[in-house]
Amino acid sequence: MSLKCAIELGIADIIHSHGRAITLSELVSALDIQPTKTTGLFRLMRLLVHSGCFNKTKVNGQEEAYGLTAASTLLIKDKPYCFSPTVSVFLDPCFIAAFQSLSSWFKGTELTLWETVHGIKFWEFMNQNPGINQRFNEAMASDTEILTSFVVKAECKQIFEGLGSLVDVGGGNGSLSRIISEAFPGIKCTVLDLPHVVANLPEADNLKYIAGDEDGLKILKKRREAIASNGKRGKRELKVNGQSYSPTLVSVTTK
Ligand SMILES: C[S@@+](CC[C@H](N)C(=O)[O-])C[C@H]1O[C@@H](n2cnc3c(N)ncnc32)[C@H](O)[C@@H]1O
Repeated sequence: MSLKCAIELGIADIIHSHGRAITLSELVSALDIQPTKTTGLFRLMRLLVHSGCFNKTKVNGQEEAYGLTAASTLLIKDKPYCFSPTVSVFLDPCFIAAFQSLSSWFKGTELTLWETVHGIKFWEFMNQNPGINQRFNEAMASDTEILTSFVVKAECKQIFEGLGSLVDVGGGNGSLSRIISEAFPGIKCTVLDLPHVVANLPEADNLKYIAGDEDGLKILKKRREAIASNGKRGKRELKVNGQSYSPTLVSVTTK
C-alpha cells in the first residue's frame, strides 16, 4: 500500500524532475500537501527507504534527503521502462479484495478465488469492466516491454532470425509482437487475444490482430499438428477466420 501511495503521489517523478535528492520539506512543498501531513510523509518515506525503493543521503552537510534507487527508477512515468502500471493494477481494490476471501474459497466449490469474490471468471470480469481491462492490459504490456526489449535487442536476438511468421497466442495488446515486428520487419506477427483486448489496436504491415476465443484453441491444436508433421518450422497452411497463415508458424507466449 505504501508503494501504491508513492506511485499515486508521483514521488519518483518528483525526485526525477528535482534532479537531485529531495529533502522532506521540499517534498511536502512539491506534493502540495498540508504541512500537518509531514510526519506521515516522513513515515512513508522511512518505510520505502527501508524496503529499497528510495535511498537516504545528507544534503547541505546535515539535512536528510531522498533519492532514487534502481527500483524507483522503474516507477518514473516518462521513461521507456515503467513498471508503475503493473504495480498499481495488482494493488487495485478488485485484486486486493480477493485476499479477504481466501477461507471462503477453500470452503466453496468455485475453481478460482476470483470467482468466489466477483462471481464471474477473470476474463469475463475484464470484458465487463473496460477501465480495469485497459489497465490490466497496460500492466501486462509494461512488464513484457521491459523483458522483451532485452530479449530482442541482446544476445537472444538469434532466436528470431530466419523466422517467417509467428503467432502470439494470448498476446494481450501486442506489446511483445510489436517489439519483434519492429526489430524484424521480415517476420509476419499475428496476435491472437479476446475481442475486448484486441479491438481497435493499430496494425502494421507485419503486425495483425485476430479477435478469437475458441479459435485460440484451434490455433494451438493446428500448430502442434504442423510442428509434429513438419519439424520445428511447420510449412502446413493454417486458416483462422478464413485467413491463411503460412509458411512458418511459431507460437510465443510470454506469461
Ligand atoms: C497474462 S495475459 C498475457 C498478455 C501478453 N502475453 C503480454 O505479455 O502482454 C493472458 C492473455 O490471455 C488472453 N486470453 C485469455 N483467455 C483467452 C482465450 N480463450 N483466447 C484468447 N486469448 C485469451 C487474455 O485476454 C490476456 O491478454
